[in-house]
Amino acid sequence: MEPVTYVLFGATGDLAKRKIYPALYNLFVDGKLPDSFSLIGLGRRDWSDEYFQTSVEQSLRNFSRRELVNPELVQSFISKFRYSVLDIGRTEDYKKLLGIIEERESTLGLTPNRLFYLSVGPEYFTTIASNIAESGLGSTAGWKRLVIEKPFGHDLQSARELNEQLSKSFTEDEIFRIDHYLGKPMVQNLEVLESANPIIQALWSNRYIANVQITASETVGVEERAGYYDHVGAVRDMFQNHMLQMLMMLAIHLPHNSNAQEVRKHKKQVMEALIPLSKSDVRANVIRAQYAEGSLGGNPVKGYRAEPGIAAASMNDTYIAAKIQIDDFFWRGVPFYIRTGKRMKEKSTRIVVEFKEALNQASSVINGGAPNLLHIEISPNEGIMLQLNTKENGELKPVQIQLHESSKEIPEAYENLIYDALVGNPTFFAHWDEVELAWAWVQPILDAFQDNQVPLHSYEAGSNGPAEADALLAEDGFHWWFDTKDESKEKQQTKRKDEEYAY
Ligand SMILES: NC(=O)C1=CN([C@@H]2O[C@H](COP(=O)(O)OP(=O)(O)OC[C@H]3O[C@@H](n4cnc5c(N)ncnc54)[C@H](OP(=O)(O)O)[C@@H]3O)[C@@H](O)[C@H]2O)C=CC1
Ligand SMILES: O=C1O[C@H](COP(=O)(O)O)[C@@H](O)[C@H](O)[C@H]1O
Repeated sequence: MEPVTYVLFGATGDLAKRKIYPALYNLFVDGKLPDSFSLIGLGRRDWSDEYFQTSVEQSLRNFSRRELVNPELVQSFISKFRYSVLDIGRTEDYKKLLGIIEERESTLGLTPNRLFYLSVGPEYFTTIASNIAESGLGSTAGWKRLVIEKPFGHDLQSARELNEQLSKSFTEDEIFRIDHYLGKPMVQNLEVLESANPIIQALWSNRYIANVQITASETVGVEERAGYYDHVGAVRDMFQNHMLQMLMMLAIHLPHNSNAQEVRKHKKQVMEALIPLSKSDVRANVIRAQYAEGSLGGNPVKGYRAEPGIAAASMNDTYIAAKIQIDDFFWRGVPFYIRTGKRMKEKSTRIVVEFKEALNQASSVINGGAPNLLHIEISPNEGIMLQLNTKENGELKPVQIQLHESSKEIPEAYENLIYDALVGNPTFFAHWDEVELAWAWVQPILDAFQDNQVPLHSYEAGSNGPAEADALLAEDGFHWWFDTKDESKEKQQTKRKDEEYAY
């Protein structure tokens, strides 16, 4: 692996502590960091190298998935870390930084490859990028890369402006936009699930698939992020990025052993084939909602508007469900139902592919059969299950066959992504084309929400979301699969669906 200097803006912040240092440590232990590796942490706080190293060690103790059993290993890891005070708006700090980096590169004999990782608020991205260019930090004889965190813009126009500004200092090939869902091992698996499995490939189209459901439900509420979240809502926080990325990853049809360019090309084609919603279509295809008070795990939970820092009359969405159609050869006529929400009954990110009924569907349903399902559990648990029908005591009975279970040692999304950024593999980073197309598709939804053209429904904290999201599927004769519900309701749902299939 090529030598690299990892220049970390926001080294004193929360993301660095909780995700970046533990991910780097795990890569180090797994032998996946270059032998010649140096990290320079940056922030306004007046920290020494020693204090910084101690704080990194502490973050490993608090957040690493590995126990720190070998003090020499930890020491060897943190010895690669240095700290420098830098105020993002002060140009002289970048000159000083250039001196420090050049000195480290020369002392360690490093090829001057520089990875600039912006773990800071998005309002700083353009200032940092232009200061990197102007100070000479970006004029290196080695390669340079810019890694940025979401959010990438607030709407289509601001995203375009941000991209235009960044592209004055970095080329598209040098920009690595993190969407941490793309780092989840199961999301990365979606790419090969279809292309490397002829059985699935044969079934992967509108001929056999009735609908696809993508869910990311969270039990957490707004937490301490009121200032951010009350301005973005579920539509910008999760839907525009993570949810649409999962849709792309599921819907692409790739040649076997595709490279990064092909993956990105096919993802873009999926986005181009999404049937656009006009502002007036939004009401019929999108459900927005906000959590009201309720209970989770037996404990009472506040409603969204009673959370600290949230406006008492906030119209912000904490839940969104949408019906999306892809107008291409493979998916024409297959509805994709996508939903995400906070303060739901359980933490689960999953995809369920529901297959069409067999030709003799009436008899299979009357005898107790159920649709075949491919259930991909993405996180926090991992698994792939296939639901088939078997016969028991003369009656059909759905059984779930476990095809893949989580291994204990799953690398964190950030480990996968940081490693890919270090080796320059862009496959699982969001290309600008995808980001722009995603904003363009979402923009009418933002406009309709803004103008209150879509009702803001309510759902009880600790529930599976608003009844209107169930109705969105029921209109097409479907229901959400694998929601944890009380049994009587689950039975009713199965009955209703069976009746529909039996005509
Ligand atoms: N935390 C998380 O789990 C996630 C965060 N993100 C994104 O990552 C980014 C960072 O988030 P997070 O770590 O939580 O934020 P924090 O507020 O915890 O940290 C912000 C960092 O930015 C630095 N900073 C702020 N202003 C300046 C300045 N003027 N000059 C130099 N440094 C500055 C701070 O350093 P100092 O105070 O020392 O100046 C600090 O290190 C954001 O874009 C966020 O949206 C994305 C996904 C998850
Ligand atoms: O990006 C974000 O993701 C988290 C959910 O991530 P997960 O890996 O735990 O599923 C979400 O809580 C947060 O609001 C959002 O900004």
